[in-house]
Amino acid sequence: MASPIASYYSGKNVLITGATGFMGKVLVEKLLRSCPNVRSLYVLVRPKAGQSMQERVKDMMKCKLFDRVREDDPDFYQKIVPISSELTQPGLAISPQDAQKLASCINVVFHCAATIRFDEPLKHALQLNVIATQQLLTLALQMPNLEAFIHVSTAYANCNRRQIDEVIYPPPVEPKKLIDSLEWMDDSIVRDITPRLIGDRPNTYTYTKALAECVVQQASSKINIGIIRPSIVGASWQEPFPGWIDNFNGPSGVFIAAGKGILRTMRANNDAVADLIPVDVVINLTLAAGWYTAVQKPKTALVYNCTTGGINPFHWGEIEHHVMSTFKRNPLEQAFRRPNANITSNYLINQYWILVSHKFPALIYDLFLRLSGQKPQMMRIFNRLHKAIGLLEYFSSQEWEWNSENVTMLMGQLSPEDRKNFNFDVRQLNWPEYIENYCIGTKKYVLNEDMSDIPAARQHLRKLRNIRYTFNTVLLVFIWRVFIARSQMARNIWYFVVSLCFKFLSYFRASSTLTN
Ligand SMILES: CCCCCCCCCCCCCCCCCC(=O)SCCNC(=O)CCNC(=O)[C@H](O)C(C)(C)COP(=O)(O)OP(=O)(O)OC[C@H]1O[C@@H](n2cnc3c(N)ncnc32)[C@H](O)[C@@H]1OP(=O)(O)O
Ligand SMILES: NC(=O)C1=CN([C@@H]2O[C@H](COP(=O)(O)OP(=O)(O)OC[C@H]3O[C@@H](n4cnc5c(N)ncnc54)[C@H](OP(=O)(O)O)[C@@H]3O)[C@@H](O)[C@H]2O)C=CC1
Repeated sequence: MASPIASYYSGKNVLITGATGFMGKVLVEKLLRSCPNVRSLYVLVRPKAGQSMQERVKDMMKCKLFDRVREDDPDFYQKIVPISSELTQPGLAISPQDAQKLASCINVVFHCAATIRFDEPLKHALQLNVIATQQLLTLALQMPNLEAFIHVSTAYANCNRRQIDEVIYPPPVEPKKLIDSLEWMDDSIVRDITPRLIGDRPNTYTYTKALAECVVQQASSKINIGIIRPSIVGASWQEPFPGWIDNFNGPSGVFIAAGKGILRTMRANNDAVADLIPVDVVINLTLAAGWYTAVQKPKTALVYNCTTGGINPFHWGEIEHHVMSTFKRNPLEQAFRRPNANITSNYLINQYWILVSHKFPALIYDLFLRLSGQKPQMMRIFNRLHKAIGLLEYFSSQEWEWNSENVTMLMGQLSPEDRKNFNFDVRQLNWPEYIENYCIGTKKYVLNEDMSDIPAARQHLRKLRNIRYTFNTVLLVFIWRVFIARSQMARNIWYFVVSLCFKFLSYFRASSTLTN
C-alpha cells in the first residue's frame, strides 16, 4: 500500500516549468522515483544552444541524477512529455493544441522556472519572473481538473525585512502598474531607474520574485495555491545520493573557487547564520505541499519558509572551516594555489587581501604567461570572480529570521512513512558531513573530476607549496640585496632581528634538553 503522498500523485498529470534547471531536475527525479504511479510529467522546455527541446530532455534523462530511477524502471522516460515553450513569449509560446491538451488533463502545476541571475536587467527579470507567472496562472485557470498550483519563490523575496513570516507581504509596487510603465520605456531608461525601483532590495531577482508572489496571491481565490520559499539551495543531502549538484550558483561557485585556490578572501560574517538548504529537502517539501494543497484545499495560499537557520543553525565561519578542511583532504585538480580562503566582515582587511592574495599573484602569473608566449588570463578570471562575489556578499554579510510554522504544521500532517520518504526535517542534518559531501559533489558532478585522481592532485599541491617556498626565499634575498645590504641602519636592524631569533631558538633548545 503506497503512502498518502505517493497515492495522491498516482494517476495524476503534472505540469512542471523549469524542469531542465537545478531544482526542476531533482523534482522530476523524485516524482518518478517515489511516486512511480504518477501518470505523466508535462515539462515546458525551450530549444537552447542549438539543441532541440527533445534533445535537451533526452540529455537530461541520461544524467547520473536519474541512475536510481533508471534502475527501478528503464522506461521511465515514457512518462515525460516535453512541451515546447518559451516563457518570455506571449501565451508562453505554447501551441494551441498543446495548450488545449494541458488545459484538459493537468492536475498539479509546479512552477520552478525563473531567472535567478542577480544582474538581470529589470525588464527581462520582470518578463520571466512576473509576466510568465501571470501567463501560467491564466493557463492554470483554464484547467478544470487542477487541484494544486505550487509556486517556487525564494526566502529572500522580502530580504529588505529582518523577520520574515509565512505571509505574502504587500508588493513594493503594484505589478500591473510596473508592467504597464516599463512596456513603453527604453532599456536605457529602465536601467537608470532600476536602483530607485528596487529600493532596499539588492537586485532585480529578489524584487521580481516579491512581485511574482503578489501575482500568485491575486489568483488564490480561484486556484488552490502553495508558495515554497527556499533559502540558499545547495547540493543534495541524501537523495538520490549525497552531494549531487550541477551548477556554480550561490555557494557552489564560491566553494569551487576556494578549492581551486583562486578565492582567498571574501566578505562574509563569520558569526552570521548561513541559511543553506539541501535541494532534496526543498523538493520533498514541495511535493508534500502539492499533496496538502490539493487534499486539504486551504482557504488562503499557504507560504512555506523552507529554511534551516531557525531550526538547525550553522554559520559562515563554520562553513569556511569545513570547506577548507574538505578540499585539503580531497583536493581539486590543477589548483591555482593551495586552498586557503578566509572570510572577514572588515572591508579594509578584505581589500588588503584582494590586493595581496588575488591581484598580485594574478599579475605575476599573467606576466609568466606573457613571457612564455601564452595569452594572459588570470586577471580576467579574478575580475569575473570579484563581480560574482560582490553580488553574493549582501547575503553572506547579514542574517535573517524566518518563521517556519507552516513547515512544522505540514510535517505534523505526514504519515510516518511519508516523513521518511519525503523527509524535510532538517533537525537531523549533520552539517560537517553535509558540507563534506557538498564539496566532493562539486568536484565529481560540477567539475567532472575523478576521485581516483586525488593522489595526483595532492602531488600538485606539494609542487605549489615548493614553488611558494622558493618564491618567498627569492623575494627575501631580493629585498635583502636591494634594501638591506645598501643601508647601515637596515643592516643593523636585520642583524638584531636575526640574533634575537637565534637567541630564542638556543633558549628553547636548551630548555627542552633540560626537561628531557
Ligand atoms: C570557502 C569560503 C566559504 C565562504 C562562504 C561564503 C559563501 C557565500 C555564498 C552566499 C550565497 C548567497 C546566495 C544567495 C541566494 C539567494 C537565493 C536565491 O533565491 S537564487 C539562487 C542564487 N542565484 C545565484 O546564485 C545566481 C548568481 N549568479 C549570477 O548572477 C551570475 O552568474 C553572475 C552575475 C555571478 C556571473 O555572470 P557572468 O559573468 O555573465 O557569468 P555567467 O553566469 O554567464 O557564467 C559564465 C560561466 O562561468 C561559470 N561560473 C559562474 N559563476 C561562477 C563562479 N562563481 N565560479 C566559477 N565559475 C562560475 C558558469 O558556469 C559559466 O560557465 P559556462 O557555461 O560559460 O561554461
Ligand atoms: N538555486 C537557488 O539557490 C534558489 C532557487 N530558488 C528558486 O527556485 C526555482 C528554480 O531555481 P533553479 O533550479 O536553481 O534555477 P535554474 O536557473 O537552474 O533553472 C531555471 C529554469 O527555468 C527555465 N527557464 C529560464 N528561462 C526560461 C524561458 N525563457 N523559457 C523557458 N524556460 C526558462 C530554465 O530553462 P533552460 O534550461 O532552458 O534555461 C531552467 O529550467 C526558481 O524559481 C528560483 O527562484 C529559490 C531559492 C534559492
